[in-house]
Amino acid sequence: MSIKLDQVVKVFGTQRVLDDVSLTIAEGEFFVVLGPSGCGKSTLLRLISGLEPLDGGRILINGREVAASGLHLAPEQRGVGVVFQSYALWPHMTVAGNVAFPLETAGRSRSEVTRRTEECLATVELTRFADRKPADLSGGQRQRVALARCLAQGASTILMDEPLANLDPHLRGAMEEELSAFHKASAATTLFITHDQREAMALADRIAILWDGRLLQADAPEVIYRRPRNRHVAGFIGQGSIVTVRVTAAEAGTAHVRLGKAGQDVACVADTQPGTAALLLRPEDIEACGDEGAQLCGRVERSVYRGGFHEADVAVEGLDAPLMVRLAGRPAAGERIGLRLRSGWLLPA
Ligand SMILES: Nc1ncnc2c1ncn2[C@@H]1O[C@H](COP(=O)(O)OP(=O)(O)OP(=O)(O)O)[C@@H](O)[C@H]1O
Repeated sequence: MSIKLDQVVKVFGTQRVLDDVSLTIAEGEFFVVLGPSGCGKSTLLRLISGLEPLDGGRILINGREVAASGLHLAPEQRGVGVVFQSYALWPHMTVAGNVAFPLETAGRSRSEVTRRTEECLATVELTRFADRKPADLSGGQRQRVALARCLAQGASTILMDEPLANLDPHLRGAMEEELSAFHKASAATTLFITHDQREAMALADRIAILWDGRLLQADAPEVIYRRPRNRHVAGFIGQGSIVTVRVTAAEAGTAHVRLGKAGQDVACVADTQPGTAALLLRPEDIEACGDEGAQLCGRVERSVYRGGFHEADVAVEGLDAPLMVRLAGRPAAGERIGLRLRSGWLLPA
């Protein structure tokens, strides 16, 4: 089922927690909403699921209005499954009972309920906890029960609020793969909320960046990373440096810029004009080299070992911010380094 938000507004007290949010999630899409703590992610999910009324705009699920001025369909009338950060398990039921519950209420045969419950528990590696109560599980295990219940439900639209937040890293990776596989197999429209960009990149067909109640950009992960729409998105996703440059010419998505002593062609939006602009350089846009062939030279201000490479901030004369550069060997503090640029992205004005 598709989900459409049309100029959605949510107000708590005097705070506009969601401010004019419009987006469309296509049927079968894995759509991730990413943003810092408090930006409104959970509220967005609660509005879609029907747990919270909206204050403006409208929400459509599969073309049917489920929330609008004077209209608020109850959660059970919206046909969406929800996996919460807080699990929402039945405390009096066993793990297996929780997973079986949606199947039983859907009137499945006993043998099918048993089979499907076992499959879903195996998927989340909880088979041996089937007879425990939720209270006797760790937070991460409870989360996996909630996921298994959602898998069992077979909902065609699933909303997930940080479902992997409390898991160990190794289980997290495994659950990401499970989720991807489940998504491919079920083709369920999935709205997934997280503040973890690595997780968003790994799972999403498209990522929406929510910032202070506003939707800044919704695009494929590669586009969000390579062509962020503004500084907030550029700084929130991935790593890199933003420096002020002078655009001397621009045509058909390529701009020639001057930064310090260097000239470089970089990618830009079509209507870029000559003048001052902000250039995003990801670490892979910059190569360290000897003095010969260097476009820029700088001195290492700071470096950190990141496993496999050293990440250095290199101060370059004429630039208003240091460049983040990845180096194979550990640089000495103050070491002089030559740099070559490969490309960059001019942030839209
Ligand atoms: N019931 C409520 N009453 C008043 N304010 C609320 C309520 N629920 C949320 N808020 C406020 O709305 C803002 C957005 O909250 P929300 O839970 O949607 O953020 P979030 O992006 O999911 O954050 P986190 O990643 O920390 O879970 C926050 O400032 C929060 O304090």
